[in-house]
This record gives sequence, C-alpha cells and structure tokens, in this order.
Amino acid sequence: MGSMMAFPAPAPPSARATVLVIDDQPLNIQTVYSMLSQQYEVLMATSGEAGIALCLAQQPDIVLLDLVMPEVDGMQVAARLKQDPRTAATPLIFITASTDAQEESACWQAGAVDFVSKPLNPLTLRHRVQVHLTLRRQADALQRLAYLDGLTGIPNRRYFDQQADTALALARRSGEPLTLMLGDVDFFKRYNDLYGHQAGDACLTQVAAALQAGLRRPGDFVARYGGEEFALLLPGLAQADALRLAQHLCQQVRALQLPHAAGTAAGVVSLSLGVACGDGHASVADLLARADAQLYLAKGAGRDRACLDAVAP
Ligand SMILES: Nc1nc2c(ncn2[C@@H]2O[C@H](COP(=O)(O)OP(=O)(O)OP(=O)(O)O)[C@@H](O)[C@H]2O)c(=O)[nH]1
Repeated sequence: MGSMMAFPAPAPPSARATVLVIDDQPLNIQTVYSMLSQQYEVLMATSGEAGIALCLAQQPDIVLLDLVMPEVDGMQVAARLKQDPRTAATPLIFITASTDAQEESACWQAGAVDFVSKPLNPLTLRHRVQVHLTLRRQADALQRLAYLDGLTGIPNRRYFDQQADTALALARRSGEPLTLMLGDVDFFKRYNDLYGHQAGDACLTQVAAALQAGLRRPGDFVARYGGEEFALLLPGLAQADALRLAQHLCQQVRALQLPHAAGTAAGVVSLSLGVACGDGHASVADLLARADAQLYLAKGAGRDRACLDAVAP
C-alpha cells in the first residue's frame, strides 16, 4: 500500500552513508566528489531523469541537487522525489549559485532540508551533509521505536490503528472489500508455563515472521496487537479468498513445528483466527468486534482454525 511507512533497516555504525549528486555539469560533480568521497559513497547523475532513476534504484541516504539543469530541473526532480513514497523521506540539499530570495523560498517549498551556495566551501558542504544524515538517522530510529513492536519487529498496535483508518479510506474510494483478521496463539499461557517466558518470546517472534511471510500482496499488513494477539488487514479479497488465506496462515504457524505438549492435539504451536470482511463503509471498531467474535468461536470449536463472519455478498 502506498501509504505504508518505509522503515529503512538501521545502518551498522561502520557503514558509509551514500550521497547522490545530481548535476548536469560533470565538473561540478567532480568538485563535490573530491570534497565528499573520503567520508561517503558518492553516486553521480548528470540529468534530472537519471538522478530520479538512480535515487529509486540505490536509495541513497541524502541527495545533493543542482537547481538549474536542462529538461528536468532541480525543482522538478525534488517534486517527483517527494511525491514517491519510496524517496519522499530522503533529505534533499539544493546546490545553487542563486542569491535570489524567491528562488530560495522555492527551494524550501520543494521540500529541501537545506541549500548550499556556489562556490562551494568544502567544510560547509561536509558539515551540512553530516548534520542532515544524523538527523535522518535519528528520525528513522524514532519512527522505528514508535511504530514497530520491540520483540517481534513487526508493526505495533499504534501502527495498526493508523493503517486500519488508511485502509478503510482507500476501500471507500476504490469500492473494494477490506478484510480484518484477529489471531491468537493457542494455549499460550500453558506454553509459557511449560517452556518458560524466554521460549514464549521466541515463539511469538517466529509466529510473527510466519504471518508476515504468509502475506503476499503489497497492501497486506500484519501487526502485533497485544501480548499473543495479532491483527491483519487485507484489502481487495473476496470472502472465500479471505477464508482460504486465513487457513493458509494457520497452516504456516503449524508448519513452524514448534513443540507444544500442552497445546492442541497437533502437539505443535497453533493459531486461531477470526475473520471479518467489510467494505469502506464499515468502521474499524465494527470489523474488530466481528473478527473478535469469530476468534472466540474458533477457540470454542477446538482452536487451530479460522472462522469467518460471512455476510451476504
Ligand atoms: N512470553 C511471552 N508471553 C506473553 C507475552 N505477552 C503475553 N504473554 C502471555 O500470553 C498468555 C495469554 O494467555 P491467555 O490469554 O490466558 O490465553 P491462552 O493461554 O493463549 O489460551 P487461549 O487463548 O484460550 O488458547 C499469558 O500467559 C501472557 O502472560 C509476551 O510478550 N511474551
């Protein structure tokens, strides 16, 4: 889903950051290269179009962008990078020979985090790049802390709540259905009692990974909703497909083959799932309540299964 947040993996402390320089004058690029290449990996593009393509392909940590270029100029490059969720968060610094106040304002409006003036002062350039790289890393780390579950690494409940609202808004616009599932690891209290809390934590991490691996479509979303509870959002699925997918997810968890001597008859860790299908006119609270009711039924019917709240198509 286009609205999903991107969480770049934290760079190892020793990793060199990558700087993309977009400038139509090879000589200018050479100048920037000589100022930065000792500290950073420097990628180069000599046109706006090539710069955008390189930015998408290589995901640099920061972009230095010449304002005046033929065909696609710096402003257009900035606008396109900011529009694309894959590059929207990449910091942009304009390199400009202009001292025009209007042009300066336009740089900020285009989403630049900073600009440096020609002729370049090497110390200023290096300092500005370093400051914005540090700010970006800190912002990424904060976003990960705020939206990802510390144990399993998948999205947390806060992220789910936000994503559910977005998914419903998209479903309203597209007229497509939206499925919400609630999953709960079976007899998990007994698992903790039998194997210890640490093993319980490892089990939850593996179940989270299995659920994530079981999802295939770009808008599919899974979060840790609470202790041993998971919540999923699946746009665009017909009811029968939603049930099939839920059964597949139960199978994925069984396939982990994590022994659970006090679990269901299968003798391995299993999951119960409640499934509710709606459209953009449903509310998150309604879908959650319906999925929860089905989860209760799945538990009552013997666990290790999915139950669907079928509505007339
Ligand atoms: N190891 C570990 N256990 C957790 C975590 N969060 C919740 N739990 C445990 O999950 C257990 C949930 O137990 P219950 O809600 O009684 O449900 P259950 O044993 O799974 O039984 P059913 O849901 O009826 O199949 C509790 O014992 C919690 O302590 C966690 O982060 N790590």
